[in-house]
Amino acid sequence: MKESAILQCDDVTVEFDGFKAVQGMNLKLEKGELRFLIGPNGAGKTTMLDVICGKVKPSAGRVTFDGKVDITRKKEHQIAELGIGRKFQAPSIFPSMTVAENLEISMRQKRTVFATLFAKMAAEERERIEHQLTMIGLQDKTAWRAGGLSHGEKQWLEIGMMLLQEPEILLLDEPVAGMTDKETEKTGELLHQIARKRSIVVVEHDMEFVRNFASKVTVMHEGRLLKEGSMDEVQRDDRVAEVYLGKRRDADVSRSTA
Ligand SMILES: Nc1ncnc2c1ncn2[C@@H]1O[C@H](COP(=O)(O)OP(=O)(O)OP(=O)(O)O)[C@@H](O)[C@H]1O
Repeated sequence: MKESAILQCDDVTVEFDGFKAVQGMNLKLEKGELRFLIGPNGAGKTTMLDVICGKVKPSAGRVTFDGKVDITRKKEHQIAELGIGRKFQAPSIFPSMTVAENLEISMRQKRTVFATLFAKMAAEERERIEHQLTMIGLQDKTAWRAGGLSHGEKQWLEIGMMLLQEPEILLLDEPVAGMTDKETEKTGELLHQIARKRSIVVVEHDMEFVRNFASKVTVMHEGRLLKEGSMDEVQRDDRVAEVYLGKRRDADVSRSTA
């Protein structure tokens, strides 16, 4: 039997002072899926992430989490508690604290009981942090001040912090922007590893990254769904090539359709 979608957006419309940034958008995400959301500037990608995490409320449509919970009108913190984590472009780590301390704080934030803040960490919690450190490749930098990490490492630390909150869905906005090629590659591998257990939506402009790591891609244009499918299918689509022509060089998927 097919499991129900972890996230379903039906006919979502978002208006800003009468301007429709998103118009009747549909998006269905299966459990354990790594989905890339692409499209030219202003297509409505970030607004869709804002809708899913509750930062922006749609004027029409519905967002359903895990097949049963209507999160369309829920508050941001309620949506976060249900298990939808959002990572913004700018890292929100504590730069003067160590890598390990950042992870500890994040794990404790999951708990609502403030009293546990100074409680001794149980062995199981230490294990989880160790596991997370290895997964994000920072096991040799636990005592480093987070502010001293490279740009890529900061992003991984933040992803690790999110994972300790055990989200069902991670929403990432251009995670590889500003990363070196090597860091980008490692991030792609990390996302695949995460998607074994969780679902991820990535808004991305780096088409080489998308080509290398995406299985299913959703293309938005002018607030609407333009095309959905494998990167090959998307690249072969004339309408997709058309909307990208003459837009951003790095996002020019039409290059490989020639
Ligand atoms: N708070 C807002 N108020 C008014 N207009 C907005 C607001 N947020 C976004 N928009 C507009 O909505 C449209 C979609 O924006 P959005 O940021 O979702 O696009 P995007 O696909 O993420 O673009 P980019 O790739 O450039 O980040 C744009 O025309 C943008 O100017």
